[in-house]
Amino acid sequence: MPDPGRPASPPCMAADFAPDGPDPQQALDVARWRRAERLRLRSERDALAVAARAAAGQAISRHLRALLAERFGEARGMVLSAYWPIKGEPDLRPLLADLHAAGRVIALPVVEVKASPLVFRRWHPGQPLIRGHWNIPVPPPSADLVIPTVALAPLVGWDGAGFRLGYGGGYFDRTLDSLTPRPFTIGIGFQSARLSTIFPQPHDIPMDAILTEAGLQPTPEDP
Ligand SMILES: Nc1nc2c(c(=O)[nH]1)N(C=O)[C@@H](CNc1ccc(C(=O)N[C@@H](CCC(=O)O)C(=O)O)cc1)CN2
Ligand SMILES: Nc1ncnc2c1ncn2[C@@H]1O[C@H](COP(=O)(O)OP(=O)(O)OP(=O)(O)O)[C@@H](O)[C@H]1O
Repeated sequence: MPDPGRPASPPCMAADFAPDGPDPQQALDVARWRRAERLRLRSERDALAVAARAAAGQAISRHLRALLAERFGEARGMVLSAYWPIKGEPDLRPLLADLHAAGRVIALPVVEVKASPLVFRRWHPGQPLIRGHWNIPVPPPSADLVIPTVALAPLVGWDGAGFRLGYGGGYFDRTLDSLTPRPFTIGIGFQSARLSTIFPQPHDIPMDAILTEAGLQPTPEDP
């Protein structure tokens, strides 16, 4: 005998119909908005004066050096994944060379299979790089595969909740999703690329910290 006081479907199904539940139309709207924001933020970044870009890269490097020292101490042999700057991203290469000289293992991300997690290959100053996906310079296949303890994630845009907008491949989210334990992930970008929200979607994974030329940005993880 059915109980008329009992819902016809389990309460957990309610999420499927809730106004804030998965909504394919909303996901499409967010994807369209993100495409437009990426274009806007990238053209703003392209328009930065060379000297301002260089000064920002140096300021971010100072903040990053301090953050790494404070959180990870000397930690020789710690694996830090970085990035080879493209399309006006902050250039941290002088700092990477210093960290390498101080005994950190530096790695660069590589798209080896499209729409799959990134892999990380060991890098050293002066290493000949090859052109990878999207023409991004990457270490050759002979370079060791490593798993980062700390990962730098370049930002096209970012928000105060610590979410990152990248180039739209979903590579960082897939990568962080695939790694246990997750690396401590630091978003690196310009202060001017701050958005009030990126409208985070279920696949978006927040950064552990965001660093701009203005320093460490407040995110919800902060004490
Ligand atoms: N310097 C640097 N290296 C990096 C990254 C980065 O952001 N900066 N990445 C950080 O993740 C990875 C590469 N990320 C990529 C992200 C998107 C596309 C891409 O093909 N974008 C398409 C749009 C995709 C879509 O909208 O579906 C395009 O722009 O045409 C390529 C590489 C690894 N290396
Ligand atoms: N963990 C995941 N598994 C499968 N697909 C994913 C995952 N994360 C992201 N994606 C796909 O990637 C698409 C692009 O994601 P998003 O807009 O977050 O890219 P992005 O973070 O700007 O890119 P990138 O990290 O490459 O710079 C999403 O629409 C989603 O379909």
